[in-house]
Amino acid sequence: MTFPNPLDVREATASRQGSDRAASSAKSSVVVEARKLSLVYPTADKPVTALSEVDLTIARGDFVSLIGPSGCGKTTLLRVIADLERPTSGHIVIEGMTPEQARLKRLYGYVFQAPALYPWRTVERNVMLPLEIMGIARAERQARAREQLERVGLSGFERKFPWQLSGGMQQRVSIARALALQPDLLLMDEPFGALDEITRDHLNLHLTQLWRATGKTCVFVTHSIAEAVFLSTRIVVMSPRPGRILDVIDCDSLPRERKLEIRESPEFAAIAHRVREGLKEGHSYDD
Ligand SMILES: Nc1ncnc2c1ncn2[C@@H]1O[C@H](COP(=O)(O)OP(=O)(O)OP(=O)(O)O)[C@@H](O)[C@H]1O
Repeated sequence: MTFPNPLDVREATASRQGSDRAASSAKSSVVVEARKLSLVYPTADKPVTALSEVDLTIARGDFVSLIGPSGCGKTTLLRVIADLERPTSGHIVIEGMTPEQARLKRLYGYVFQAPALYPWRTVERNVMLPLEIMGIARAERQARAREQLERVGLSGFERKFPWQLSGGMQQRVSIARALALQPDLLLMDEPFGALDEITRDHLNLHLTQLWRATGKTCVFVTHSIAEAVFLSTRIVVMSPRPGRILDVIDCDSLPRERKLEIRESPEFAAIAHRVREGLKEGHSYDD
């Protein structure tokens, strides 16, 4: 499998970088603010408390990873931000709006664990789909889809079908689709969880470059400590269910521009250690 030089992504996005950043600077510095957020799923058996009194502030331009054991409520928290679930109690504000208003204004793009592409649509037509739904004219749809495909390093693959691409390439198409409506916020639910380690390394590198080039705010769910440390400006460590926040770790000791080699550095090891300790501490089921 070949990967485009991630530097191409930086070049492709350079022209947009200025306008994205200028637009961002005019807005509030807080993108997500959650206070005492709880969510209980009613089930036929007994209610399941997925989130308990979660307080979280996500600043503009941050790359925040949510990490915690399976079933601790990471996806639920992401879905609450996206207005795909409603909290049972507490408050959440997205860019000064309710999650519903933010969803209706298409303020976020969502990337799922599986690429969820339509096999009968070409790559380009998959990326164009949200623009089609928004009633954007064909020429503009196509221009925007091509711009996003260039951004994720997939120029030249517009006319391919998803099944002609590798898993990693399909996931990059789904990132391009999430970016098509130019959202401020990119929500990603374990997008690389199903990929082999080498592909995952390449995509992590690609994603961190994309994030720096666009200045987007990212919320990323992962099970991988190394992935969280490599990508994030802040790591949110969650407890086993009911999901609570155990620790919020700043990754300021790492440079913003990251190469895979930083994983060998003592600063990287120190943050990974703190994440691991946080996960260990929280490891007892209490409901
Ligand atoms: N629609 C639902 N109805 C009932 N329970 C649910 C529902 N969705 C999730 N849950 C439960 O809520 C808890 C949190 O689930 P969630 O998917 O948010 O966790 P997660 O941390 O993302 O897990 P994983 O890492 O395995 O993807 C789990 O116990 C799950 O079984």
